[in-house]
Amino acid sequence: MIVARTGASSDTGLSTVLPGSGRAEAERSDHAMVPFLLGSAEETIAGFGIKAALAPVPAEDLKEAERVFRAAHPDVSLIVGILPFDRAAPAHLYAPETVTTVWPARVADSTIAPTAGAGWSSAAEPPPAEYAAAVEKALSLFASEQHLQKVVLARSLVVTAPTNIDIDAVLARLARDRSITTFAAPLPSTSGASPRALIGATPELLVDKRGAAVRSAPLAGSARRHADKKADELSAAGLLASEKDLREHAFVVEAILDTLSPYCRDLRAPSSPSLVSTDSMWHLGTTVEGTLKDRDTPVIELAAALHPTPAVCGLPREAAREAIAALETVDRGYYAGAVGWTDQNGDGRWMVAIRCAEFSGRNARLFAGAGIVPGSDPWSEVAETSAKFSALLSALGIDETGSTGERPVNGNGGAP
Ligand SMILES: C=C(O[C@@H]1C=C(C(=O)O)C=C[C@H]1O)C(=O)O
Repeated sequence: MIVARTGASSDTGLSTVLPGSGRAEAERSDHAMVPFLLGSAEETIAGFGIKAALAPVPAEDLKEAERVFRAAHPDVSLIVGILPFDRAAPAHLYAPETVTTVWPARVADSTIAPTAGAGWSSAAEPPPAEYAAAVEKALSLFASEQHLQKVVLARSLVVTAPTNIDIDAVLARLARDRSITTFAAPLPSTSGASPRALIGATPELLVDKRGAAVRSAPLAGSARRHADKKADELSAAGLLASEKDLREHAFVVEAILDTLSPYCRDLRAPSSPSLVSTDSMWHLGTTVEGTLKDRDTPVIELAAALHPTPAVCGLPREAAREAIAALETVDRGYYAGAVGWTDQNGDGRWMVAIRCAEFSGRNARLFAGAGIVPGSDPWSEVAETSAKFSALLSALGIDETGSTGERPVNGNGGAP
């Protein structure tokens, strides 16, 4: 049986949102616990403290865990948190003590300086050549395991700063890109260790549900942006015409339609993807929209059903998950998970937790992945993952080698 864990008992939730009241909270210099944040040009939710946490259950039990929690906490409106990549691992969801719908003051300060200075170091884990070798192995799996169609392989970059990294400064710099959703999710702490948080700038909507309206906006298929306008346009045009990227993209849209259709009385998606851009990347994107048969379907049920999509895992899901477990050397943890919120009506928004890093004290582990399908080129995937690191790296004020100088990010990765 699922049992809700309880904490302090002050009132909380969207019903008690006090616009502007986040400022005093945010201006505390105490970062012992990073606030929850999910903020975009469209909507911001920031939560401070933990009033009470849901039972730490895997994705398939989240609907029931939310029901049990709400029965024990009828005063709670807003629940926030993060699901790890692994569906079988426990999610970290909780009701914050206070919630606001404004950017915390320091995060809203776009003039905030980068944290960089001398004395940073970086290490690619695995090194780029090992990642390329893992992509080769994935390509050979397509030949031997006929049913495997796509697998998303990730790599990581561990950066170490001379002093504790200023999380608010990183968030403020990430938020300068108005096309993405800036997020921060405190992670469960291990005793004695520094508090951990997943911080990032995701462009990808897993699911948004308001009343009976449901929407998902998967991305798959990527190309680096360029400062030079002509080169940037060529990069975008190449992506739109790439047979490999269109194939990679179609798997994701199909899986999302398949997952959502039992819940919907109508569901629609354009027949071909559009270009979606962030400051650093071009993507192929498709917006899937539908009307739920039952408007009371909780968004957490939809997020748990969709997660992880073939955009971050592969197809079929279980075979891709096994390939990831065999080929990746670093545990994804909450990277490629789902970060979001839900209210007492079951409405809410969940984003795919990508373009992010796990922060703890002086360290950050950045993650980036790329979809591999038959026809993928291993070193192009190394370059694509390098490009995907760049949003976080520029927010930190460093390049892939850990340098704070003007050196451009090396397309072949940053082994020190
Ligand atoms: C896995 C990541 O990104 C995902 C993979 C993409 C791709 O393979 O083209 C594109 C967008 C995301 O769905 C990542 O950024 O780490």
